[in-house]
Amino acid sequence: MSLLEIEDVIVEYPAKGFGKKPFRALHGVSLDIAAGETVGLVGESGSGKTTLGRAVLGLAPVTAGVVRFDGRVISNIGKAERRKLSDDVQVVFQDPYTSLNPALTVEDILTEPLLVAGVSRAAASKRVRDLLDEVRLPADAGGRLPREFSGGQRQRVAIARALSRDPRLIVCDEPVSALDLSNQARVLDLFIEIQERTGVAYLFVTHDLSVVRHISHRVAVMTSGRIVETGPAGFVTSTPEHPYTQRLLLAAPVPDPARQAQRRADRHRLLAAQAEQDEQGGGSFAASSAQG
Ligand SMILES: Nc1ncnc2c1ncn2[C@@H]1O[C@H](COP(=O)(O)OP(=O)(O)OP(=O)(O)O)[C@@H](O)[C@H]1O
Repeated sequence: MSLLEIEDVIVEYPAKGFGKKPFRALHGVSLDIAAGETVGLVGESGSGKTTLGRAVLGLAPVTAGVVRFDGRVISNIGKAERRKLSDDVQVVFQDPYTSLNPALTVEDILTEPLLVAGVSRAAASKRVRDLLDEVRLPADAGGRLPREFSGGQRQRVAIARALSRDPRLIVCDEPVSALDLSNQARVLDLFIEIQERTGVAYLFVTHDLSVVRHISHRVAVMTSGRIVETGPAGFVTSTPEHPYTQRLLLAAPVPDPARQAQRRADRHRLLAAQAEQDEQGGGSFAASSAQG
């Protein structure tokens, strides 16, 4: 049995304005994540990646379909059950600048969820020291405010907070997108190291294929509220089957200008070939996207 099962999930955001229809952001999405697995969720802006992560967290309205965690239905559960679930399912958001309370010290940020869970103050203080060590922050970091840290360090605080109650799944929503490249690599390595030690699973939302290649066991590709391709990370990011993934891959920048020019040319050729196919009615990109 998978740790997380997302089955035919539809998410509709309420209509904005009288007489307007609700907006359907997910059109029946299914995805499983095993214990200890990282599934990278990629797709262009607006494809529905964050919405799927929020549906798992109970932050987006699941209009139809079901989300199960460890065999239990967790979509549309009440607040008390959702609070209990937060022992097992946690989140790290993109922006470490806004996801941490600026008025609290790191010690308070990390202690709070432990005290709420009924952990004694002495045990919580010990746990905070261990957490700082786990995310490679100095022991004296506890007495400082979030603004006294760099972006990468702040994201480490957010990761420590997510880890405080030993979750089995962390929804990571673009957790390295706000960081510079060297910090991105370090924080990604930290995620991998933590997984190796704890066996936590990640639903890793990102628009960046190089990030997804680095961290994921499996990749799911989203476009227009549908998953169009899933498979082992190595396959999907090197020999994608779906035309949308092929285009996404060729659109991803590479550092070498000669290779970049080659990719641009490949992308134009691919687009022309796909447009020709569409005109002939065979293997239509639009039709294959719509099938999900
Ligand atoms: N609260 C909301 N109310 C109405 N529509 C929303 C809401 N949140 C997201 N949407 C819409 O749902 C669609 C999917 O958005 P979502 O944020 O899930 O995409 P995404 O792939 O994560 O994009 P990005 O990479 O830019 O964050 C978009 O068209 C967006 O405008």
